[in-house]
Amino acid sequence: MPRIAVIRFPGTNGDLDVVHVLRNVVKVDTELIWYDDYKHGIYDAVVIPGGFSYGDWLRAGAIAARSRAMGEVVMDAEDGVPVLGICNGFQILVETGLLPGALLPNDPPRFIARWIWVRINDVKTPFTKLYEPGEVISMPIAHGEGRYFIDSIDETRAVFTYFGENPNGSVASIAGIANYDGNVLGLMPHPERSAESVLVPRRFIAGGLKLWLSLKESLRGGW
Ligand SMILES: NC(=O)CC[C@H](N)C(=O)O
Repeated sequence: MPRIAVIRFPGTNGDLDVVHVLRNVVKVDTELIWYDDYKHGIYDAVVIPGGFSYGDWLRAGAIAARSRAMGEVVMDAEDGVPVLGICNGFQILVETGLLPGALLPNDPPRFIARWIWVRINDVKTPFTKLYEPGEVISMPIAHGEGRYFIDSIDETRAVFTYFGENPNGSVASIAGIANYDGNVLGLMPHPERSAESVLVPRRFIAGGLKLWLSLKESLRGGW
């Protein structure tokens, strides 16, 4: 039976939402793990949820990225294990160097919390295989440091781009990226808060559900 690890750092706040979706919505065996207990080589996928690890001191994700736990996650990633970072988890993956670029304070410089639309540009990842190429979905965002920056967009796989408006000034409207192999993915929007229609405001759709279903299916084979 495949098992997914959800890692909790001091200040993580999206962990229980992710655990709920994995256990109760898509029904995968899921373990919530305190960061200092995390070991590589055990799990079939790893999720680093959103929040404010270490209070976003220095830069969001900078301190968590230097933990022993992230060294373990790097080893999993190098072994091809799917690794997903959501919001603060994306910031941690970028600070760790598993994903290229940087996440800067939003432009305009405010915390934004609302529903937005994103386009799926790349369905060759374990997290997007069930979407149609070019599909446009909605998810909520809630961040202060979500402006994706990279010198050249040729260096990145822009799996998700904001559609219709670019809420935080990201380069090329990038909302989420994958590594070259596709097994490491980070995104600013929250797929765990858009996986059940009961949580979705009128005019929007539960766009995150297929991400979790894709991940579940990828645990049993390729993508
Ligand atoms: N929801 C979150 O994960 C918040 C992300 C991050 N700490 C920020 O404000 O940018």
